[in-house]
Amino acid sequence: MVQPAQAVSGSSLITVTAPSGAGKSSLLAALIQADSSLRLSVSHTTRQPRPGEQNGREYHFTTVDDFKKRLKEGEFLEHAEVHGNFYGTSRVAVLNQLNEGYDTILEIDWQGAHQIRRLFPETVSIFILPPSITALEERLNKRGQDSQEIIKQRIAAADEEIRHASEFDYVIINNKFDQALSKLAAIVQTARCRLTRQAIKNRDLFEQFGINCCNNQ
Ligand SMILES: Nc1ncnc2c1ncn2[C@@H]1O[C@H](COP(=O)(O)OP(=O)(O)OP(=O)(O)O)[C@@H](O)[C@H]1O
Ligand SMILES: Nc1nc2c(ncn2[C@@H]2O[C@H](COP(=O)(O)O)[C@@H](O)[C@H]2O)c(=O)[nH]1
Repeated sequence: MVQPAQAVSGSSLITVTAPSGAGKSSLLAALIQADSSLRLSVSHTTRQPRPGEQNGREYHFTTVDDFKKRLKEGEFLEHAEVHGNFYGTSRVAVLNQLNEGYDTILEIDWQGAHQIRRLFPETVSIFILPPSITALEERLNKRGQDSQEIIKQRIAAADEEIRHASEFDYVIINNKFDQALSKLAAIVQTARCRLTRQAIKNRDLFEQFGINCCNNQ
């Protein structure tokens, strides 16, 4: 069986999933600010940028045609249609980050997390739950970056998304932000230790992804 991406470099691959508004971006921003060896992967999306979002920072914003072209060319490690938009993770960008020694977090939906788990079975997966659907709606309204129509669509999808929580390695309830952040940090730390122990050299994977760097783990 092909070993996980961390087998390439000794770096860990971690997925974080949550319904829209549960607070995953806020938690991950705080986590990454405190830890310079952690990196987030910047996905491609066909969604319109929200106020304040910058191309290349939150996402690589693109068109449906361009996304489909990239998909056809095999550019994505995983991809999914979520809330009527396409999202995908760049294979090269993630493998480069891992190869450079950064533990890498993919902030992706449950469908993408399934695909990553199939590709790299040792990936650690985390699901963030809101304390309630009411809290989710309040957070999306308070964030004030989406139309009422989009907020309704995302709340309607949350129920189905949450049904997948039990498929993940860890579930965190983001009620009190600081407590959720501490739990997330502890899980990420545990995941790194576990994955580092499991790290192996896998020359097939090196060849498959054209990676020419090799470390001594
Ligand atoms: N524990 C918390 N308590 C109260 N508000 C929170 C908490 N965590 C995050 N928030 C707020 O909830 C809103 C949604 O958070 P965030 O944007 O991080 O969610 P998200 O899961 O990344 O959503 P999306 O998938 O739509 O981008 C933000 O305004 C954020 O400040
Ligand atoms: N499968 C993937 N899902 C992704 C990716 N990037 C983001 N997402 C998920 O989409 C929804 C909506 O995100 P938003 O920024 O529009 O609120 C959310 O669940 C994200 O986690 C990706 O590359 N692949």
